[in-house]
Amino acid sequence: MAGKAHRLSAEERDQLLPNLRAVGWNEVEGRDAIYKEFHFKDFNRAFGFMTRVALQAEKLDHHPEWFNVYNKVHITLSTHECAGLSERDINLASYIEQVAGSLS
Ligand SMILES: C[C@H](O)[C@H](O)[C@H]1CNC2=NC(N)=NC(=O)C2=N1
Repeated sequence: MAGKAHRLSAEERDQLLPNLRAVGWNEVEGRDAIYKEFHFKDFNRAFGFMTRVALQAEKLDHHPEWFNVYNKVHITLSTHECAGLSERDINLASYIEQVAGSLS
């Protein structure tokens, strides 16, 4: 990915986070990251969702931390390179929302 990631400033957060909060992403306590839990009808849908996100993550060279049990997928997004939230997390979260929306 081009350029070095920078941690979002307070102004950038005010501008970028409300849309994600509105669809269920929350800031993680004690860590500069965002988190959301997704529930699908069954494992097939959950894993299909993960597969699509994984392909995009690889393309973007930006990867989620996630946990899956059956139909649940819990996702944490943060940028290791800058040890906090960057625009890369916002972009990946937006893509994740698109995929989840198309599967529900
Ligand atoms: C070497 C490689 O580009 C880096 O390790 C990438 C891979 N995926 C990544 N994913 C996330 N979430 N943060 C990163 O800083 C990151 N860096």
